Amino acid sequence: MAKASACHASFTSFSSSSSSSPFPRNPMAPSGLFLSFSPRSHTLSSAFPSLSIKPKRPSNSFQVRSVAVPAEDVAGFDEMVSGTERKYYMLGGKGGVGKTSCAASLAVKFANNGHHTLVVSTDPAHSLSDSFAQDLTGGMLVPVEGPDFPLFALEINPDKAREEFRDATKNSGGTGVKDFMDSMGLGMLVEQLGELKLGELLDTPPPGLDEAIAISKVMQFLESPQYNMFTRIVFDTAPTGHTLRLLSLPDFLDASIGKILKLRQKIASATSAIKSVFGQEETQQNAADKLEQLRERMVKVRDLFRDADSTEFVIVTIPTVMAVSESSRLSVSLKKENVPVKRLIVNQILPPSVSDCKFCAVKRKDQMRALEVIRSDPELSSLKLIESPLVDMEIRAITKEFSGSHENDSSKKLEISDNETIKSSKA
Ligand SMILES: Nc1ncnc2c1ncn2[C@@H]1O[C@H](COP(=O)(O)OP(=O)(O)OP(=O)(O)O)[C@@H](O)[C@H]1O
Repeated sequence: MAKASACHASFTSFSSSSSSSPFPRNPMAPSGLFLSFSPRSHTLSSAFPSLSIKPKRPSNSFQVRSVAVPAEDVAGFDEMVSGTERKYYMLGGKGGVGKTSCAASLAVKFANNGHHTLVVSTDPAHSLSDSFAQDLTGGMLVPVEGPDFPLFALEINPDKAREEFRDATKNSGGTGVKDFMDSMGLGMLVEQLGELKLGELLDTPPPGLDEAIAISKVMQFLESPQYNMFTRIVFDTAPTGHTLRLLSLPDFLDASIGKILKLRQKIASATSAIKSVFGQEETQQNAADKLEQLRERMVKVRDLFRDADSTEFVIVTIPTVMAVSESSRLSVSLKKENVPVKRLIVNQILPPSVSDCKFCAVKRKDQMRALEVIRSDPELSSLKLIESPLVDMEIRAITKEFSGSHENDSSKKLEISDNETIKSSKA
């Protein structure tokens, strides 16, 4: 039986430099490592008051290394970094394929190629914090140390975003939906309205709503001139199903709001006695406005996903036939929704090896077959492939490097396929 050591892989190394970068590389930057930048201590605009930039913590001995790095030469990374106008990259795909790891890695690439970059995750599991080994929770922009140009990370808890919306629909002392319905003059109809799913919408929102609210919050604060400097925004989106539902939310809300307003009108015109249950006109209007505002925000998010000039949805997958089939279906659905897709990241590809153990040989064959399926898939074959290698340990740990002396803890080490290193600001 072949020994495990025979599987030792020589990981492909990808260069992070790009000739077409729109910005001059900082001449002081020691080949992509440890360039610090001046911390800013702004407070955010009133458009997004709940966000603020966390001041940079003093640097310390931790380094976090960037993860599964795309083969940009294969995938036209030059094209992704070129231009100084703002671009959004939405990374999405099946659960667990490496969306967060790839989003973190892509963000580092952008920052190292001259872009002020923001990477956003709406994953309540806080995988982005794990990827950067840095506490990014708290809804604040956190500077990530290391790249040549400023890179900020933001983790928004979608539950919190949804809570904020629910709070907005509450009157003081009220209880969520019931109160909201009261303010619409429909308190007595809460039960009947069950079929309209408004209660569900607010209390247990459909998958996608919480994420869409979080994305719309990010859009709101990025509209502020204070944040004009961000030219690359990378979103680590929720697994496939949620993304697709997110795109259909405006229609869903249209239907719900339409039905509610129609019902209200019908009752209002029925009798003046019933009319009196509507309460203050102003309150009604407020509640209706809030719902309408929500719909408008969802439309904006959907429009962002569809804007081919500024946005690209990058599908992340792994080389298994099952994952590839799901990616193909995702591609079809995105196309139907007019979401631009040009690239496919195939993550966790076994790196080249001179000799494989039996397990690796079988696995490699399997992966080859999946790659073949991609190449012959009518949907996926037209996309540019970004192949990202499987690394041999969990991508979350830390290489400790003390100035002057290096101490490696292999149980914590983050393996990489590139020289880029992010210095954590973790105390
Ligand atoms: N190229 C790779 N080599 C080895 N491990 C990887 C690679 N890419 C991702 N992983 C590991 O796979 C796991 C899942 O990765 P990640 O959290 O990035 O996936 P995800 O698609 O964002 O997951 P979720 O759908 O749950 O948000 C993590 O433990 C990560 O370290």
